[in-house]
Amino acid sequence: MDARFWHERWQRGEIGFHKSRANPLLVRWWPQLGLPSGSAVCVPLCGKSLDLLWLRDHGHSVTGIELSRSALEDFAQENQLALHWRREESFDVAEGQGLQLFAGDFFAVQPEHIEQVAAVYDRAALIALPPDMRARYVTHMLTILPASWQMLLVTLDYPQAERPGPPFSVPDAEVRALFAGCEVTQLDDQDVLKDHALFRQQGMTQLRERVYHIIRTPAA
Ligand SMILES: C[S@@+](CC[C@H](N)C(=O)[O-])C[C@H]1O[C@@H](n2cnc3c(N)ncnc32)[C@H](O)[C@@H]1O
Repeated sequence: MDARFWHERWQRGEIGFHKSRANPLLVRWWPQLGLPSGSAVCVPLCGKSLDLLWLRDHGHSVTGIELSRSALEDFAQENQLALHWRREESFDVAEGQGLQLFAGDFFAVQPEHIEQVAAVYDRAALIALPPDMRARYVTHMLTILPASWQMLLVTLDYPQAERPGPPFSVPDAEVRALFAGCEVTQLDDQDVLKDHALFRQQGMTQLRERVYHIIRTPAA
């Protein structure tokens, strides 16, 4: 899953992962984090997700990171946002209206880009990556985030042999192994196969969507 794969998907409009409203699991579970209003939130691999706006509208300053600059341009245009672009190191950054959107590679993000961040929202980011990249993604996250943070993580779990990713299956045991040393609480676990006709056509027999609250403290 290299950069070209994702750029081509955006160019061709093959973005079935994009939803036309805020994710109901974000709406349902975000309050669980109990974050003070004004806390900074990071959304890695954000695409043009409307979850960015939901988080901003719920009092957060939001930093998104997305490989595709055109996805971020679409996001600004489709939501009538007046964002100003500037260059910062290897990123083009769009800023304004409570949002800071980095166009570039998540693996190039440095601690100073997200130093105030109190929480991370991951929907379709971890599960967009193949196994070796998932480990790199979490390791990089642990390296760049401040000492204390929380995360709301949404995963899918299905028999991986039944279809290739993305989205990839990330079973419960893998989540716990990736975030070893953090406090990991499963908040939700639903059978969602009925909602995914294409996956059923592709031969998928089971599909579970899970939500995790992950907490990292300096002592952990
Ligand atoms: C499955 S999509 C999910 C987008 C968004 N989270 C959502 O819920 O709609 C994964 C996104 O990650 C982006 N991406 C993939 N690898 C990346 C990387 N290394 N750095 C930044 N973005 C990346 C892709 O361009 C794509 O928009």
